[in-house]
Amino acid sequence: MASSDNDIILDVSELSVSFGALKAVDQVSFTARRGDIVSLIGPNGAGKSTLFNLVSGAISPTHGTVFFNGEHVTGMSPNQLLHRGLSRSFQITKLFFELSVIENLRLAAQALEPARHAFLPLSRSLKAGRRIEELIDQFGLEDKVYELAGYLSHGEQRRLEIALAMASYPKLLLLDEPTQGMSHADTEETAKLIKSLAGDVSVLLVEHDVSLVMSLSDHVVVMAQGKKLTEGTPQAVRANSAVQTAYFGERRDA
Ligand SMILES: Nc1ncnc2c1ncn2[C@@H]1O[C@H](COP(=O)(O)OP(=O)(O)OP(=O)(O)O)[C@@H](O)[C@H]1O
Repeated sequence: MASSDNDIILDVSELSVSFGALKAVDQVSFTARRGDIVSLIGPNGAGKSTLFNLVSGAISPTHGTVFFNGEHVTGMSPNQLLHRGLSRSFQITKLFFELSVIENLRLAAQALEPARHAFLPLSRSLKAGRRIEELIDQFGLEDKVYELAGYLSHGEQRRLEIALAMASYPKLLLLDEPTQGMSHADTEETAKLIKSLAGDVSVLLVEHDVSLVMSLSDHVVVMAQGKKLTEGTPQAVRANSAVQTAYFGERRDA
């Protein structure tokens, strides 16, 4: 069984949920390998965000299973999943605009420590302090440490959100449209950053920017009308005529 395979970090099987009569996610199955970047794409209303919410524990499925890191986690809360190593951007700490970058990082890094540690000076919360230093270095935030999050550019704020999601040393990072609203340059920088994170962490990405998905992903899952249309490498998905018809609205032979 795939979920016992040590190479697989996430195993989603026949996952379904309905809103009234609408089958928003209908019998969708896919797996994500450790260290890979897996992307969910599809036209508007295809069910990507709903599937993402099912995996992150924000909503519960009516049918199907989710195995994470070999453990049956279907129906677990986002907090239970976070403690097992599945982290979603914005899950624990949204950005506090009136706090500095380092204070935002501190809140995220201390989320997994006992609640009483939240009031300790950082110098006495060694694990969190170490993690913050690593994140400042990894995300190139050295010059921004004491800047208020509200004064960062949009791109810097979105990357800080990813840093917060990384604070708990996740095994799987869920990112919902991480480059939404970004300039071309910021999108490229964020793509590089996500690529640099993969390997240590697996990434599940919902993203509308198809060229970004194609350049970034190891594996792409295509959804349409709640169902999985197909999955495969970016090259295979790009060449699939059903994808071109459903996703791009027309056949592209180029
Ligand atoms: N809470 C809800 N209640 C009722 N219907 C919902 C709810 N959430 C999503 N839907 C419906 O489920 C379908 C799938 O929505 P979903 O947001 O998952 O699609 P999506 O692929 O993420 O779309 P988009 O690319 O536009 O964000 C849509 O028809 C949507 O209107």
